Amino acid sequence: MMIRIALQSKGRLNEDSLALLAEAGIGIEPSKRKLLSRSDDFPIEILYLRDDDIPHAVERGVADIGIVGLNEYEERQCGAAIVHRLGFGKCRLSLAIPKGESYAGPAYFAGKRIATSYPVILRKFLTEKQIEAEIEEIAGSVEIAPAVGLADAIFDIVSSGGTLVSNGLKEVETAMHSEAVLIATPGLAAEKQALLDQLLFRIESVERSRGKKYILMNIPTDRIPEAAAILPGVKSPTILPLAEAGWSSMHAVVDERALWQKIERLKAIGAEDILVLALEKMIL
Ligand SMILES: Nc1ncnc2c1ncn2[C@@H]1O[C@H](COP(=O)(O)OP(=O)(O)OP(=O)(O)O)[C@@H](O)[C@H]1O
Ligand SMILES: O=P(O)(O)OC[C@H]1O[C@H](OP(=O)(O)OP(=O)(O)O)[C@H](O)[C@@H]1O
Ligand SMILES: [Mg+2]
Repeated sequence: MMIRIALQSKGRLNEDSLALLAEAGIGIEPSKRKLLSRSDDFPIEILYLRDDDIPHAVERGVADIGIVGLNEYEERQCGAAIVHRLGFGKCRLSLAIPKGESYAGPAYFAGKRIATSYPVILRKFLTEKQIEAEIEEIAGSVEIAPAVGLADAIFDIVSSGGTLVSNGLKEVETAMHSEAVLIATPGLAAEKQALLDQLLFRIESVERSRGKKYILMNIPTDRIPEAAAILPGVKSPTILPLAEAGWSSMHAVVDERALWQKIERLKAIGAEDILVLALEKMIL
């Protein structure tokens, strides 16, 4: 039994999708890469597709699971189920107009022509705002449409906003926020569902360790209660006796954002020889 995952073959999501699988212990040798590749580490096959084709492939069970942008998933209105948000490929779908135009609200778009590769999501947004506009569907280079007279405005992916600025446009409305999502064929067979659950368990262990560090230090044994209050750990901190009487070694997992502030408090109560290590996975 094997599970098949559809990934974007090239483009924005390809690298991060492969990196996530690698962190979950699923390696694909680049030299052995074909449009359908097997992993040696896990019963999984990788099917490389254009991102546009992934929602439908997963809906029909051509692939059991897939990684795709939420924007693409929504646009295809597909019946695959979202099983996990992955936190990369973050962007938004926005309306933008030439920067010299004055803008007072969505009524601006009434009777205008809007170029986009996302007609379904745009139509839904316009209907909600009760605006009638003309949608000009184009496959790419959307941001150039106003300058060449193809449209009055655009609706497209924005991340840093750099593409809009370099095309003389300004963002005026955001219709949705997107990120990569893991999707699955509804009603997977039990053995495939079990493999998906194993994969999700691994992904969650990787995610849990993000932004966390492993800290160890030597501390006078009589200061352990104070140190434990600073470093509560996952269950509680690990304490080991040192060969030198009156001293202990204390280990704990700490949130990176609080790291320096905690180190200062620990030093103040006598902690010495503090080591901070990277944390790869947290399996609870
Ligand atoms: N600038 C960006 N920043 C972050 N995420 C982005 C950005 N642009 C696109 N994305 C996300 O990555 C997905 C894939 O984008 P990409 O530009 O690679 O698509 P594409 O050109 O349609 O690729 P394909 O050749 O597979 O059809 C988008 O659907 C979106 O979810
Ligand atoms: O706000 P920004 O950070 O400038 O990003 C937005 C741009 O990124 C994407 O295109 P991409 O660069 O992936 O090229 P593509 O049009 O070939 O997909 C998207 O289609 C926008 O054009
Ligand atoms: Mg595409």
